[in-house]
Order: sequence, then structure tokens, then C-alpha cells
Amino acid sequence: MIQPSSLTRRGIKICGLTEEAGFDACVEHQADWVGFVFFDRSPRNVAPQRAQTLSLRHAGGPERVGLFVHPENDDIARVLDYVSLDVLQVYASPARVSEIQQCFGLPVWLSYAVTRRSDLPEAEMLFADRLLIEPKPPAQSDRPGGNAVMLDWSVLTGWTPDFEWMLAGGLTPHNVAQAIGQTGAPAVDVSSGVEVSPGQKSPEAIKAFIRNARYDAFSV
Ligand SMILES: O=C(O)c1ccccc1NCC(=O)[C@H](O)[C@H](O)COP(=O)(O)O
Repeated sequence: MIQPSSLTRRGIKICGLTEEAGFDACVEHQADWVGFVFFDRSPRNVAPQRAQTLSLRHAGGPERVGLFVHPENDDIARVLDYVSLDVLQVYASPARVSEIQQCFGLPVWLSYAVTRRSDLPEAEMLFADRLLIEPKPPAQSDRPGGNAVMLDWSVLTGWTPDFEWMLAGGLTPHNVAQAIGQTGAPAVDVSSGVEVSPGQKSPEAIKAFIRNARYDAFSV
């Protein structure tokens, strides 16, 4: 029998927490990261005070990731006044990523939209602490992520960058193992795929997603 210690443990982020039940499920099932969305056009938008209330339910547990869309430094500072964040995830230009890193001294992850293989970033483009590789949003969407749209995973087949990255977009408990098998993603991110309605997470789906994503299917 293969011992868990011999397996590669995949990183798992559950994004867009707004409610106690979802947050508690992430803690119970040992997600690595939970995401709070600070973007007022998102159904998962939370006020900083609300994120603080959720975050303080448990000491320790998943790292807290704050998600911002083209933020000014003041936007981030206002959130940090209330809730302690471990990571800042941004939709922003490369120049802004560096500025935010310097200003806050926190790891900054960059959401990076990909459609074709030629869109994939080169190592020398790596200025962020991690890239979230996700599909471009549908034309009619008013938000850049959290759209339940799947990337064409074949675009990532054989891509083995030597920097930290994570796969996002349209993942669910049912397709995440296949997505990992096809892309080799070392970490995965989900929002819509573990919800019963936009913004309302399903504790059962969070449990199933983490179970199906944690280790390679052939290893367990
Ligand atoms: O989730 C949102 O509503 C959102 C709004 C604005 C910018 C980003 C947003 N989510 C980003 C994420 O990290 C999602 O987890 C990622 O895009 C995957 O989303 P989904 O396809 O819904 O799993």
C-alpha cells in the first residue's frame, strides 16, 4: 500500500467564501488556501469586516487570500485594516504586481488569462509569486474570473514551468482529477464548481473537491 507521505500533495484553493458553512468546510477538509473576493461586481464580494468575521472563526487553517481586481494600494490597505491576509491575488499589470509586492511585503499572485498555447507565460515573465492560469472571461461577463468557464486543458499538456502556478476555471469535484491528469497542475482553484448558487458554497462539494484533487487518482 502506498503511504500518503510518499505521494505528492496537491495545493487546493477554495475561492469566494462568503458564509460560515463553506469556510468551516475548508478548514475541516484542510484546504491550503481560502479566497475572499473584494470586488463589488462579484456575487462573492465580501466586505472587509465580513471577511474578518469569517477568518476569525478559526485560528490557523488555510492561508487567507484576498482577491482584488486592478486595485489601488489604498483599496488593499483598507481591507488589511480589518482582516489579516497571507496572500494578495490580483488582476493587474506586471508593473503593479511589483509595486504591490513592495508596498505590502506579502506574496502576490497574478491571475493570468490563457486561451492558446502561445498565451502561456515564459519563465522570464515571472514577476509574481504564483500565476493562476485561467481562461479568458466570456464577452458578456462583467468580472474577469469566477465564471465557471473551463480552459482547454490540452493547451497545458506537457507544459512544465519551473515557477509556481495553479489551474483555475470551471473545475468541479467531477472533473478536477481529469484536469490534473491532463495538465499536471501542482495546485488547483475552484469557486463556482463547489457552489449551490453564486456565492453560496456547498460543504459537501468542497469535501468532494478536496478529496478528488488532493492526490493523483492512480496513487490512492
Ligand atoms: O469569483 C469571482 O466572482 C471573481 C470575481 C472577480 C474576479 C475574480 C473572481 N474569481 C477568481 C477566482 O479565483 C476563481 O476561483 C477562478 O476564477 C475560478 O472560478 P470558477 O471558474 O468559478 O471556479
